[in-house]
Amino acid sequence: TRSTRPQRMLKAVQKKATKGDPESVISAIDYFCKHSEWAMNVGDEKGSILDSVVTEVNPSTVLELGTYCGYSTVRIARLLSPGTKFITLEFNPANVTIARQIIAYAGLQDKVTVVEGSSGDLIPQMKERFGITTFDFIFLDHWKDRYLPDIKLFEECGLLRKGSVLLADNVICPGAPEYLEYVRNSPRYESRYYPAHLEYTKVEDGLEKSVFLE
Ligand SMILES: O=C(c1ccccc1)c1ccc(O)c(O)c1[N+](=O)[O-]
Ligand SMILES: [Mg+2]
Repeated sequence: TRSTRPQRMLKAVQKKATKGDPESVISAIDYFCKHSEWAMNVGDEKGSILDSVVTEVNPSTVLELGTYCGYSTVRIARLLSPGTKFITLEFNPANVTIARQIIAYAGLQDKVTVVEGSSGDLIPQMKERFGITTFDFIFLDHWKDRYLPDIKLFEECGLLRKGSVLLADNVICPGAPEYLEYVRNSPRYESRYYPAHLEYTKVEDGLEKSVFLE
């Protein structure tokens, strides 16, 4: 039967990238998406903004919502200090299988834990299952209608501390209007928009960075 796009992306990584070299894995995926098949990775333009925010925050605890094939997981993991606790959540089991192989190909399997399940179910389990008190950095890149309920869940579960940074992908395209309205109008967050484009296209998109104030 026909292969899936994530399977073809993994093949492209295994063919083009160097085992243990995260930069070559990132480049191989970007090449595949620019020249073969578009895929919903954060991409190189928004990925560079992600890199700069991760570097600035230098987090000790990281959560990613929406692993997909592991592209942003590799981007983040390659920048983290030793001993950082990094968890990424993915709903689709087929994506989990591909992501774990791409992350391992980059040599970053010891830096991150890929957990299968829905964010709504798993966020309340972070403390008990993974020994997390609060997250220093959260990257939101899963279903766009989950951004708002999940940020409220972070607050309810006491997973944010003064200075926690949330970075949300796709706030323009496909868009997360309710989330934007919330973080931009809530007195509990300081929000800033980073304009860019939908990965591998000229369509307007961007990242919203929100700092939790208390
Ligand atoms: O929702 C889509 C989508 C919708 C329709 C068709 C393809 C993708 C999407 C598009 C770009 C993204 O960066 C992204 O993270 C997503 N996503 O699914 O989380
Ligand atoms: Mg995205």
